[in-house]
Amino acid sequence: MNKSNKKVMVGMSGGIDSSVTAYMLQKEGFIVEGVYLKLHNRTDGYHENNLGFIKDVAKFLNIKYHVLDLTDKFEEEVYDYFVDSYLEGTTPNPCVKCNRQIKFGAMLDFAKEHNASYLATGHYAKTDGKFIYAADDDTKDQSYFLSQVDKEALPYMMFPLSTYKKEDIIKLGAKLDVAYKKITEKNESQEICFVETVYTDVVKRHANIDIPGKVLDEKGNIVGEHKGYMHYTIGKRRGFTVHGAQEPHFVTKLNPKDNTIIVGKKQALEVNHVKVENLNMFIEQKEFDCTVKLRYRSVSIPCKVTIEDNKAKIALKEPAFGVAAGQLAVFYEDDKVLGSAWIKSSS
Ligand SMILES: Nc1ncnc2c1ncn2[C@@H]1O[C@H](COP(=O)(O)OP(=O)(O)OP(=O)(O)O)[C@@H](O)[C@H]1O
Repeated sequence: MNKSNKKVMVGMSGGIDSSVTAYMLQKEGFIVEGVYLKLHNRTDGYHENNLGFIKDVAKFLNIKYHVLDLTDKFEEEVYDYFVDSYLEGTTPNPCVKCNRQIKFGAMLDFAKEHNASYLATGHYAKTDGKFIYAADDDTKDQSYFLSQVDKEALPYMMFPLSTYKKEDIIKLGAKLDVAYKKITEKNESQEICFVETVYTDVVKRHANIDIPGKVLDEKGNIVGEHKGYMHYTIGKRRGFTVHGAQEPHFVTKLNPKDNTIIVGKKQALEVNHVKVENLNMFIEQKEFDCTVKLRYRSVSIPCKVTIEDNKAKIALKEPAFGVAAGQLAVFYEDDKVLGSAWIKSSS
């Protein structure tokens, strides 16, 4: 590929991964420009701080950078969905939505408008323009979060860090320049960029989450009390009472309608069948065997998938424990992502 006249837009967050991404691509011969997305209105100097780092890196590389304000779109597509999910008693995955709608949606449109041939980010994942693959560094792999991006976006995506380990990127950053060194010394960015502490602090701004309710067993008997259903996610085992319980009890279901939660022993979390909807598939087959991850950081479970319209049934060949509606089921063939879909229910 002749890189000297190809422009790559790099999504720059002010963190070490995207800063090293920009450096690597420039070294490879691409014309690099950066773009910083303002995604939420945090008041603690968050954006100013990030932009300070980006300015220093851009100066070192002698590249242009842009600031794109997507706060309204982010609120609509990601933030509101996040809050609404907890109100509905499901467990959201805002990073997945953000990757589809914002980073590889609106940011990609911006890159194209600026005549970039590619959009690069510091995600740990791989792509060959047709599929997404897990990164070599298992502990950092982000393919799960990228599995909902539009197939049409794949040919434009670049992940230059895909074969590296995070610690190598940090070492490289520390050697490059004082600006990079300062970034390596920053705290790692939080898991969800707009959640400064815990998710309940965000939901609290929009709803009264502290309405106590009843804890039920699987037969519907009242067995204890809880603090308000939005405090819990599937599999949680603390923060509620179960009178006279000898063994740990886990949340198996949330009922927003009557503010009850259902709990059971470990076996009650066992799931063998999962129903999913809103598929985003990179393959055409409607029936196939593969492995599935039912949440980030969970093991891959062998399964059979049967797709009908925009829904699918997943028959697990080994049981999963604690499957939450609202999370994503991501289908893999070894390290290749075949597609993904949102979990509706499980049994
Ligand atoms: N606000 C933003 N503006 C532009 N690009 C962003 C922004 N936030 C994240 N990105 C891009 O998405 C990639 C993955 O985001 P993630 O939040 O997982 O960051 P990270 O792994 O901490 O990376 P970094 O060290 O670059 O912050 C980043 O490396 C960057 O390329």
